[in-house]
Amino acid sequence: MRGAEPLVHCLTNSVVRQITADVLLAAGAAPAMVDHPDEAGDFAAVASGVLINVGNPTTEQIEGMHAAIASARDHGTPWVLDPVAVGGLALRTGLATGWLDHGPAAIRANASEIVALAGAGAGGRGVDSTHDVAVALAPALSLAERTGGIVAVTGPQDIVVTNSGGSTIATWVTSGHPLLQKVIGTGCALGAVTAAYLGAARTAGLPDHDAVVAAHAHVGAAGTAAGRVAAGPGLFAVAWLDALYTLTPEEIADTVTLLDASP
Ligand SMILES: Nc1ncnc2c1ncn2[C@@H]1O[C@H](COP(=O)(O)OP(=O)(O)O)[C@@H](O)[C@H]1O
Ligand SMILES: Cc1ncsc1CCOP(=O)(O)O
Ligand SMILES: [Mg+2]
Repeated sequence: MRGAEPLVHCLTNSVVRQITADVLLAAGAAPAMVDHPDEAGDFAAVASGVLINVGNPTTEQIEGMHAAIASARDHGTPWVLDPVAVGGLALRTGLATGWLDHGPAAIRANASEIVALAGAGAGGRGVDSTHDVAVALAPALSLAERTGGIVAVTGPQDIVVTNSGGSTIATWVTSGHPLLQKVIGTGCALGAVTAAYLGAARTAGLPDHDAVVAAHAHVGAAGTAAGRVAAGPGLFAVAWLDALYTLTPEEIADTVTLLDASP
């Protein structure tokens, strides 16, 4: 990923733009926020990956999202859906549900968002999950089957699933630190890192599933490393960024536990 330095087009919420750009840079990617409807399609055509995050949408940004998704499909750019707080709010729930038929390469969300997006229950509490990750496994498999893309559910442990073309893969990723929940935008930034890894993997001819696992491992391992040196959210955020930048692939592999739970 660092070698490819993928260009990541982010249409994301107003709360997390700064941390998303910082995280992409630290992880080895190049961020660009391009929301305007008259520009978003052109940019998605040349980007390595696109992030669509519905965390705080404006009317104009939604038009940009439609344009970016259409262009990403036309140009084969992998795009990632982050259905922030879907379930509790009708506008974003309708948007995200409609986009399931537009070929997201990956969906990245917490357990409550996956449950709600799959129509298997209500959402969480605001932007936070109130469901266990394991509860979201069946909804994630159903979303993966419907979209043909990868679905990743985050929490104390993450699960990444593929369920298309007769192939079902489920990978548990154990890493991270509870302080990741005390810094805003860690999940949103992970969605952008997922788009970055997908872009890099497509260039290298590597599987999308492995790209999504690698994104979660990189972000999670950096969280584990930051938790070793930080007592609270402020220093943790800084240490997490530094670890995203400094961790080697070997250190990430040594920090993260992967478990193949494919049926
Ligand atoms: N209790 C926890 N322990 C360790 N890592 C966690 C914990 N909760 C969340 N994470 C990690 O924090 C990151 C953001 O996930 P999450 O908080 O579930 O997303 P969101 O912000 O979208 O709700 C992920 O890398 C996830 O693995
Ligand atoms: C607080 C908040 N409100 C709308 S979007 C957002 C950020 C959510 O960030 P994350 O899902 O990464 O915790
Ligand atoms: Mg969060």
